[in-house]
Amino acid sequence: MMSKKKRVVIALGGNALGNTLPEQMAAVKITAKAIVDLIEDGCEVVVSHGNGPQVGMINNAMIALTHEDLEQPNTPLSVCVAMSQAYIGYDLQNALREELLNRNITDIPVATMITQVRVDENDPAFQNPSKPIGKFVDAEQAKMMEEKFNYIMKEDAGRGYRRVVASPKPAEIIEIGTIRTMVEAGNLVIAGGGGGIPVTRQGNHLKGASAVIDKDFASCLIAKELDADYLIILTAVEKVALNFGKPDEKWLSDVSVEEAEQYVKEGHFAPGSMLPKVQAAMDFASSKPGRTALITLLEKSRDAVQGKTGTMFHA
Ligand SMILES: Nc1ncnc2c1ncn2[C@@H]1O[C@H](COP(=O)(O)OP(=O)(O)O)[C@@H](O)[C@H]1O
Ligand SMILES: NC(=O)OP(=O)(O)O
Repeated sequence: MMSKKKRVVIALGGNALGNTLPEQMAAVKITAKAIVDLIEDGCEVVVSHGNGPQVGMINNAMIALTHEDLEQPNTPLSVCVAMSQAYIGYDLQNALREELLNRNITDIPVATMITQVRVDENDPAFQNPSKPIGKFVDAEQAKMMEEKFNYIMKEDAGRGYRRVVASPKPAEIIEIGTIRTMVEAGNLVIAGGGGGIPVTRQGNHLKGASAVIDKDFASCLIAKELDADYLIILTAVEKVALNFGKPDEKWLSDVSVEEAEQYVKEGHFAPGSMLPKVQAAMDFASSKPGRTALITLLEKSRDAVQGKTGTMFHA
């Protein structure tokens, strides 16, 4: 008898996509191989991804356009997120399709779902921009961007300065019913890109919000709504560490939600980078018995599902 397929939601981090158009084109080919490895191992995969560098790039381009052509009104951040979903989805969709065909898998269509995510208009995050987007710049460039564009710039974990925007928590995946139907029909679905297009509900109307939702939180909500077995958050480290980057650094293989809570309190995970991943992993692992969250490197996702590496979070 065939065993039931494991349903896996993968959240792709920045290194799975690169920072520029050529980088992304090259990166998605490697990303597609890792995803199709999981499909070959019998997993049913749903892909979500970040958009920090891309939405920053798109937003800058749209601002430049407005400066050049005064009849072109400013492009809301929500529309920039929608553009990033389409641009990233296009590259990912093509790379996945090609990789499936290269392995003679012809019965899994790939589709990108433009996904809106409802946020609460009173979310305090609107008053406290915290989500880094766009490129890293030095202190001098950061000052210039604050003055010229009114951006809020923040130092990001020793890696330079980045613009920060509001990042409210995802409350509802608007297109979840369609995503579920597509997944259950056997499609490989890319959904919730860039954390989803942030919207608030005004009666029947969904109004775009000026924000970028954290893709780890949005992926967690998608994984819960789809009753996934695994949430796999792929990033630039093989495991999560205690005392990260310090002489007494300790890599974690297996943590309970209770232990992770303690480590969060002790401040082991950087806000804006590892903290949301750990919080999303804890949320998913504690949401229902049997759910497992993993944080690892893209290239290690197959090994991580087999329990050989990564940091595993369990109830
Ligand atoms: N405790 C920690 N353990 C491991 N990595 C950490 C930790 N704290 C911060 N980091 C950093 O967080 C990074 C992942 O965050 P980020 O680059 O923002 O993610 P994304 O892959 O989603 O773009 C890691 O590559 C690492 O440099
Ligand atoms: N939207 C989002 O979380 O993007 P990053 O993962 O690139 O930060």
